[in-house]
This record gives sequence, structure tokens and C-alpha cells, in this order.
Amino acid sequence: MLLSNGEDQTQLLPSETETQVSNSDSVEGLLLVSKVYTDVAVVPEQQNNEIQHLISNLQREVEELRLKQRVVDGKRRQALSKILDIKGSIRVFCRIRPNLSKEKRRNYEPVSAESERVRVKFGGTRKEFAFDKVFHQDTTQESVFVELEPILRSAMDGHNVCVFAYGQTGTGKTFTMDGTNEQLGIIPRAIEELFCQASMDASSSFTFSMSMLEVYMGHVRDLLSPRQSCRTHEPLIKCNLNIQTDPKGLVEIEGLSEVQISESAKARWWYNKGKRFRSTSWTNVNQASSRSHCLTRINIFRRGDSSEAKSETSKLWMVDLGGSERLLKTGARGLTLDEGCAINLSLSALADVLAALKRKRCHVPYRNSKLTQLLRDSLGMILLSSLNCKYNQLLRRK
Ligand SMILES: Nc1ncnc2c1ncn2[C@@H]1O[C@H](COP(=O)(O)OP(=O)(O)OP(=O)(O)O)[C@@H](O)[C@H]1O
Repeated sequence: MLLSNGEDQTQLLPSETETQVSNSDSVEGLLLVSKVYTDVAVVPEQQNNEIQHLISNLQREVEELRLKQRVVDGKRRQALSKILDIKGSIRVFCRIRPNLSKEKRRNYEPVSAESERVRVKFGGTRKEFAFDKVFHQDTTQESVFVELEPILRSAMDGHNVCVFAYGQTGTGKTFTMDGTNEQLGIIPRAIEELFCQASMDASSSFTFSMSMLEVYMGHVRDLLSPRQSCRTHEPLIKCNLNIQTDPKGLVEIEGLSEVQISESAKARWWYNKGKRFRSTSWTNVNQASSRSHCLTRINIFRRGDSSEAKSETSKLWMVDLGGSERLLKTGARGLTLDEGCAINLSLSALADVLAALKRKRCHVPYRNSKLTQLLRDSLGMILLSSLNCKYNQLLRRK
């Protein structure tokens, strides 16, 4: 439709708009209308050329800015890698759980806690432990998560990353990793953050997929499997997935469900579905004690925006480990006792692997447990462990 001037244009307006322009503001109204109905075809040729020129200038500027952003992104990645190298590929944090009102006895209460060390008293002696950072009793879930953000960025930059919570039963591992509806933990926050960072990154495009599994009594169970009956009453063999390592050392789990996640709400839906099938039961120490190690994996597929850019895949593992247990104290019997023993065994295998990695040993005993086999290609790069205070064997003693 071609329109030449404002006066004619008012006849073509919808009736509601006509009413608006017929009042005392009609002159302003007409100006507005003429803008709305202007067709580019009536722009004189000279102006048209100017506009085309402006557009191509802007396109050039956008291209230049993209190039600059790519350079800045490259530098940022290098800087982040350096920072993580300096800080160490394995970082250990301690989170001190507040005493719960229902608890009668105060075990291993910290005598004092500073920003990087904790002194605890037990068995008549005082012991001191050092960490990369200590989160005090009143630390919020958000503050814990903020410490992890560079690690997530590193996962998005193409590194395999593993974050896990380790500690005695009842010390708040599930609270830290999963949280509650009011106080979201690391996993739901990380899911949100990944999508947020992906939407802000103009130089790459990202897609994500998700898997969830548990290591229960030495068997690997798919928590997102459509066969939701993968529970204790099912023969375990059905839920015992095989772990394969390819010649490059990359780990793959045969038959594990992997769901595409296009938005954070969908990811949260799958996560909530998966965690419902995790094995938990009552013990003397924790009413809803995890009886397995629960692993959430997000595969990150990244593609740069230049034509020669290769696509990269990385993994972010978020692991809520089963609690190390003093079997007498938990009052475990029968199956619960067997579960506790299996958890303790695999945790000690994990401690061996971490010790070997930390000391840069040439032999790392990954094969000693399913847990360490699963995390084999993600432990070497960055491992961050969130601990909950009470004594435990991963602490570095001073
Ligand atoms: N920082 C915290 N603030 C408030 N409550 C907490 C905190 N950490 C843990 N809790 C509470 O302590 C109890 C035990 O925590 P949780 O179940 O997370 O322990 P866990 O280490 O995962 O135990 P398990 O190894 O037996 O599964 C829960 O009721 C939880 O809500």
C-alpha cells in the first residue's frame, strides 16, 4: 500500500484510532499515524541510498564487534584457565551445618572456624583442617553457589567439570546440592545459570542434554529411564548399566537415558523426576538418608559463530554422594547395613583416586569402583568438593 501524506492516511486507520485523532491532539496523532503507515518504497532514491549505506556500515560494525568479542572471549578463557591452574584443579570447600533443633548431642562442633581453616574438638583432642574456603553456619545457599560460578563458566568453555558434596551422613550434602523449594541448592541453581550464561553469550550457541543416575550397591541405575520401576524390588541386573571408556579416555555409559533440554524449566522438571527415584531410607542419623551416590550430568554442546568454528562438547557432573557412615551409630541393619558398607567402600576408592590425582601419581586407581570409573574423564580437570563439617577423611590435615 502506498500512501503519500498524513491527511489521506487517517482514512485508512482503524475506527478506534480515528476516534483518537479526532480530538484536540489530532496534529500529534497524525504525525504518529504517518510514521506507522510509511512504506519504504516511497523513500526518495537518494535517501534510500543513504539508508542502505548506513545499514552496511552498521553491519560492518557488528562484524567488527563480533571479532573483538571473540578475542575478548579467548582471553577470558585463558585467564580463567590460569586462575583455576593457580587455585588448583582440585578445590575443597567446607560448609559448616548449623545444629538442628532436634539434635540432642553436638558432635564435632567447630571450636573455631576462619575463612580457610577449621578447628574441631573430638576424642579429647583438637584437630585443625585447611580448606580453600570455609562456609560458616549462616552461609546462604546463594553464597555457596556464587563460589561455583567460575567453575560453571569453565564447563561452558569446554572443560569437563565435577562438583560433589562429600561428608558424613546427615551433614547436609543433599541440602547443599539439591536444597529445598525455598532454599534452592547447587543443582537447580546451576541449571538456571547455564541457560542464563548461554543466552548472554553472543559469540557461541549452546545446546544441553541431561542424564541422571545413581550408583547403588555397586550398580549403575538410570534415574531418567522410562522403566521407572528400577527400584530395589527389581532384579538389580536390569539396572546395571555398563561403563565404557573409549581409546581417548572418554567415558560412556551404555544405554543411559539422555534428554535434550531446551529451557531451564524443562531441565528442572526432568531433574525433579529423576530425584524421586533415588534410593533413600531412614537411619538413626537422618530420616531421609541417601542410600546411593546420585549423579546428575549435563552435556554442554557449544558452537562458535564463525564458519570455521568447531563444535565442542563438555560435561558438568553434579554429585550428591552417599554419606560416609559409622555403621554402629546409624543403627543400620540388613539391607541398610549393606548399603552403608557399599557407600563406604566406594568413598574410600574415591579418596584413593583423589589422593593419586593430587600427588600427580602415574597410576590412578579408577577401576576400583563404579563411581570412580564414571567420573574418570571429569576428575582430572577440575574437582570441587563441598564438604560439610564433622570429621571426614578428605580433609587436609595441618
Ligand atoms: N545448611 C543447612 N541449613 C539448615 N538445615 C540444614 C543445612 N544442612 C542440612 N540441613 C538439614 O539437615 C538434615 C540432614 O541434611 P541432608 O539430608 O542434606 O544430609 P546428607 O548429608 O545428605 O545425609 P545422607 O548422607 O544421610 O543422605 C536435613 O533435615 C537438612 O534439611
